[in-house]
Amino acid sequence: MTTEEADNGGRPLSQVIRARIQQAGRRFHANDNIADFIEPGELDRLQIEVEAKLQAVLESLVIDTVSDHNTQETARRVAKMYLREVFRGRYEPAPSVTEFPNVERLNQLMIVGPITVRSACSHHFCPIIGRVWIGVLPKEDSNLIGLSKYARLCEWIMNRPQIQEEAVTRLADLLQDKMQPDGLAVVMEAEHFCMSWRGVRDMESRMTNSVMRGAFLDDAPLRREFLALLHRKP
Ligand SMILES: Nc1nc2c(ncn2[C@@H]2O[C@H](COP(=O)(O)OP(=O)(O)OP(=O)(O)O)[C@@H](O)[C@H]2O)c(=O)[nH]1
Repeated sequence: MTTEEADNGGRPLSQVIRARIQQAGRRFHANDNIADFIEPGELDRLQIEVEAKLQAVLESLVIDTVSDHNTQETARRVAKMYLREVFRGRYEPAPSVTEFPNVERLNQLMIVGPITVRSACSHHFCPIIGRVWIGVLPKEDSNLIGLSKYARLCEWIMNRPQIQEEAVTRLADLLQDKMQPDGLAVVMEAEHFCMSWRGVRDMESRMTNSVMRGAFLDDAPLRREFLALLHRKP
């Protein structure tokens, strides 16, 4: 038993966190954020647990991590990459976003993008690299958010294992909640490494999907204007 397990009554820390989530009746799918259930300092300790399990995977892959100087630190690096980098949108709380009142009562189409996004598919943990465009039709009493915050919120949502269809829906839900606009459109176009690096090994295909809410659903000219501006070449 590790010291960590001894401190947790014989259970690994991941099980302690899992029990807290289950007790609260919440989900912990790959694309769910679980930051509310991780106490200060626990992420460092969880990283040590993940490192030990990745070391076991390397051993089962029959990689000599003792003599091979390139893989001696791989378990540590990969654990850090998952928890602190590519999947950190699961473990870190949402970025703080200042909301401003719409004092000028703006109610015209606004588009932000392309925002470069990086995610991973939940099936193979292969990278998904792409671009996102966001269209907002504010209400006169909507909140406005700073421009950089669109990219920060995107990053928080994308840094999780998921499928693209759910990623855009999550992003739309978050923006809807923050801004309460009259209309919201999110379009994502991405390359899936599970299709190019492995599997079918198709190099060219991209997936494009969109979520249209409110005025973007009801108002065809507004939707056309958004899509036309989005496809304009720089
Ligand atoms: N709809 C959707 N599918 C995705 C996404 N990312 C990966 N996939 C696909 O999800 C499937 C993964 O499940 P399986 O079909 O069981 O995987 P597999 O047997 O390894 O399939 P191949 O990739 O065809 O070798 C693959 O077809 C992937 O291309 C995504 O964002 N959205």
